[in-house]
Amino acid sequence: MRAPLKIVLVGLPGSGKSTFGKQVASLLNFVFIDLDQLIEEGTGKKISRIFSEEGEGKFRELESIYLKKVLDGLEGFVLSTGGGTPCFNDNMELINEKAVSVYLEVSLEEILKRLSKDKSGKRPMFAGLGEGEMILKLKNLLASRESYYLQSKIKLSGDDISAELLFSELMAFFKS
Ligand SMILES: Nc1ncnc2c1ncn2[C@@H]1O[C@H](COP(=O)(O)OP(=O)(O)OP(=O)(O)O)[C@@H](O)[C@H]1O
Ligand SMILES: O=C(O)C1=C[C@@H](O)[C@@H](O)[C@H](O)C1
Ligand SMILES: [Mg+2]
Repeated sequence: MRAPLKIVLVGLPGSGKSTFGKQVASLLNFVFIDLDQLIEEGTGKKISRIFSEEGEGKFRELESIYLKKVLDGLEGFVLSTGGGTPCFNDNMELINEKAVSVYLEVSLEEILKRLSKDKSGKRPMFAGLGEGEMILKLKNLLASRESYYLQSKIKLSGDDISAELLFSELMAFFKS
């Protein structure tokens, strides 16, 4: 049996949800789930294709359906959400009802550095943008999304967030 814990990571694209999520899941011997990947596997379509062929509304519908499936599933997982997940439908309320939400608050300068280096091409939202446009896009995203991210039960801040920091915050959270 896995530990009775469901951990959900939220934050801006590039804040490190997937990288950090994999590390934490491996240390806790939890299952790691990436919501974007789950949607792609479940629908057989790339997210960029869902956006271009069916629109963002359809993607947000699918995102909520897959999120509910994960949250209602077995405990003992770390879920990395999409950057927009907490901000649509009642997703953030649902996450907080069923799991321990963790916001990765990383500076925009650090995110910019990471995204500029990341050549995976998996972020159509930033494709083709120069540095100035990218920082503006990140600022706008933060302005519209931060109020959702801040509803998280735990906030981890910094440009080098460690699993140890999460463990100590989890202990404090469960003691309180
Ligand atoms: N602590 C870190 N220090 C330096 N680079 C990092 C760190 N964490 C992640 N990265 C790098 O930053 C990039 C973005 O990380 P990652 O894909 O984990 O972010 P994400 O929040 O899952 O993004 P998305 O929301 O777009 O899926 C990757 O290239 C990753 O290798
Ligand atoms: O920030 C966003 O709105 C998105 C982030 C990605 O993870 C995907 O979920 C999708 O491309 C939308
Ligand atoms: Mg990711």
